[in-house]
Amino acid sequence: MSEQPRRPRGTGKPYRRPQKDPVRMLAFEALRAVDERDAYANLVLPPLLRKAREKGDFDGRDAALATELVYGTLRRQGTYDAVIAACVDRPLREVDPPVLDVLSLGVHQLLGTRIPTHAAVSASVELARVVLGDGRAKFVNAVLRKVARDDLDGWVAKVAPPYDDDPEEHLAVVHSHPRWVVSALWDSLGGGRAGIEQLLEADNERPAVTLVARPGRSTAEELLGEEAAEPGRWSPYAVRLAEGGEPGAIEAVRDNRAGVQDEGSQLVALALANAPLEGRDEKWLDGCAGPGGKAALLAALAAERGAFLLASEKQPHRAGLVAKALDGNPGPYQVIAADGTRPPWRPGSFDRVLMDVPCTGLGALRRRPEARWRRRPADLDGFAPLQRGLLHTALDSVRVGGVVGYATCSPHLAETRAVVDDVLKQRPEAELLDARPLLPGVTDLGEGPDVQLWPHVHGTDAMYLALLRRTG
Ligand SMILES: C[S@@+](CC[C@H](N)C(=O)[O-])C[C@H]1O[C@@H](n2cnc3c(N)ncnc32)[C@H](O)[C@@H]1O
Repeated sequence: MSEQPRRPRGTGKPYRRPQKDPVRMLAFEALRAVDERDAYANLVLPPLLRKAREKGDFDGRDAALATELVYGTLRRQGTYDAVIAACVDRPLREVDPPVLDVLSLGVHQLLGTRIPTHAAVSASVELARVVLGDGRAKFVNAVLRKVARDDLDGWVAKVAPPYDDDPEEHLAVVHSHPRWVVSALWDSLGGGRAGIEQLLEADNERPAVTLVARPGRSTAEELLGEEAAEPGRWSPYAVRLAEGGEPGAIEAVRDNRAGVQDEGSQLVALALANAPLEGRDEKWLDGCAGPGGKAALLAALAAERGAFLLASEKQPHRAGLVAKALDGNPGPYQVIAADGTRPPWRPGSFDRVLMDVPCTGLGALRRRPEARWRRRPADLDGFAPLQRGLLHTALDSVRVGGVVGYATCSPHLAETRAVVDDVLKQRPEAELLDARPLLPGVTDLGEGPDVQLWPHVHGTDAMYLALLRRTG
């Protein structure tokens, strides 16, 4: 006798158990965690993938597909929501979030991957049967069949307003960014349509993993000996891994002699370290050091000159990460947990100070697929006083003649120039330095004196750096 339960009389086909597809199940689980618990995809995914591998459910290709499904679905959520909204007969907020997650995953497979249409629909319906039940699976089936009638370009032409009618809304839907983010990025970037489109597209690409060879501890040549690595574009310490490259498999990374670090972050630390200085160059401060990427590079550079680095971070657990990142540094350093707006050190005690302040992170959207949907314009108001306070501390902490680097991983003008301008108005004893010559070889740095890097121009995160000298 068949073990399958019979379908109620008169409903046609016999009942078939839904097929559990481990890749889609895992992708759905990750999306639910991001949605329900405000989890970060890049933190949720690795342990899920590890568990699936240990259970024997997954090979490398499954892991790559699950990762692509989660990241792609989250990144393109704005476009996909507009498509789904055109295919359901009620407002999206009235669709249950788990149903919406299954639909988005399905739309991504249909419009954003090369998975054949029938496979994308049937895999999504099977997933829906497992995680939502047969009734809602029918709804998923009906919606995805409508979506499958056109490709991405066709849908975008239908659901986005024409560029000439509303450029920002058009770009928001086409490139899947919240409208206010499009607007803010465009304000900072300037220029016409081509540049902002390239930037928004770059935010939707997965960046290569970049390593830093910490000077004095490792070299780019050593890292280039690793399979499928190529030199970075700007930093002499940078090496890019090819797609699928595993930093954890590299001995120098395991030994802390090298680390994972975007080239933009490397350039910020290098520019501060290279700024000309008269007189003493012995004490450096990183006032917002967690999790420690720039501090580790600064500490290695300081060690080469016999200088000391104090790495300070407000959150004790993040100070712990800084200590790990600096472990084994050949020169003198100290890690402390301290609030940079109430510093425990004496004013004027440092020769170089980095303040890489907390910010919206709008410059690193390509790394955090869900971040653009979480941020709100009001977040800027929360950061504004802290960013100004921390820059004041930096200027208080540096000696006369010393240099301060004010950095953000956001290009939002409210977090970059506005902060520097406001603080400079109150601090006549400080002046802006031209940061551009301190990033040797880097092209397209604009009019200065501050520097804004861009993913689509420089291949880095959109890091901002202003260098200030204390003159009195
Ligand atoms: C943008 S992150 C710094 C990234 C770091 N420089 C790196 O390269 O790894 C900003 C850091 O500032 C810390 N922070 C926030 N408020 C602070 C405060 N009042 N004083 C010191 N650090 C603070 C945050 O916890 C966060 O770790």
